Amino acid sequence: MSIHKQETRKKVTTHRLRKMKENGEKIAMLTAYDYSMARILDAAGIDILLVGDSASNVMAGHETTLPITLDNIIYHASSVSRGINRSLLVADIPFGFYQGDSKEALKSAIRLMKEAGAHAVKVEGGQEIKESVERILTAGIPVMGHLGLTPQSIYKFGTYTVRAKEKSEAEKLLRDAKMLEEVGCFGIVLEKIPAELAKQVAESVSIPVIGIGAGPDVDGQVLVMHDMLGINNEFHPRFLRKYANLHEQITNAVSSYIEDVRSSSFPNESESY
Ligand SMILES: Nc1nc(=O)c2c([nH]1)NC[C@@H]1CN(c3ccc(C(=O)N[C@@H](CCC(=O)O)C(=O)O)cc3)CN21
Ligand SMILES: CC(C)C(=O)C(=O)O
Ligand SMILES: [Mg+2]
Repeated sequence: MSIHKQETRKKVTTHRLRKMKENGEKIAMLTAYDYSMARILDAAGIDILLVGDSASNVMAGHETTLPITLDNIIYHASSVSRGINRSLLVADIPFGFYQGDSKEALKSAIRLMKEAGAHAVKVEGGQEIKESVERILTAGIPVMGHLGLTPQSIYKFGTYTVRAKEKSEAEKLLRDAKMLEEVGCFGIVLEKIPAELAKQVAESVSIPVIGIGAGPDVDGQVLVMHDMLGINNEFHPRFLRKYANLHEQITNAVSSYIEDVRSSSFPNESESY
């Protein structure tokens, strides 16, 4: 391996991410839930792999992210951790495992680090979860915030519409972002908020701000892997760009296989012993 290759394959750290922001290098983040996909995304050069609680939707078929458990996330994250060499592995702490009890929050974060091999954890919310964030940070566990559309509180809002369009909400979001930076978070995800507000947040904090539906003027982007690969063909929010149509490709491949089995053209002689 050349020296240059080694350099580009250096492990991503929270420190490196902050440098990337300083240098204006954009950060590319995707979700991953299993070993095989994690290997591909890591080798392709993804900076951050997120074991998102969106596994509740895309892996388990639930309507929301609320039902997924910490044990479920640990299963997915430990699988992902065995597939990565370079990416920073961030795991969502799921609903019910950090809110309102900072000691439980720390226990959850420690389990993700110890049992799943996570490098950092992500939690949704601002002032409401400040104590939990602070306590996790005291253990030396890097924390990423998540503001704007926070799917774990969907029943409080009722819809997945764009957040912080009102001045008072926008002001709270900006305060929360500054608070998360101040207590020591290494980054913040902003989901589905006006691009102008996201820009303002990214300019107001020195930690990386990663957007999903937050416009171009942030420090990086994140998407759910199944959405951007077009595996899921029923989800098309405006912020989603599809880079493949795997739904169609998989359907075609499987149809061909079924046809070959039914017509006895698979397996042929060279595929037999
Ligand atoms: N597959 C998947 N992708 C995601 O991005 C994702 C999940 N699941 N699960 C957890 C959360 C939920 N997220 C969501 C959910 C819905 C919209 C959304 O825009 N929905 C509608 C609009 C709803 C409205 O305006 O009332 C849409 O246009 O599809 C966005 C993000 C993001 N996360
Ligand atoms: C959409 C991203 C940011 C997320 O939290 C998830 O996939 O769970
Ligand atoms: Mg999530």
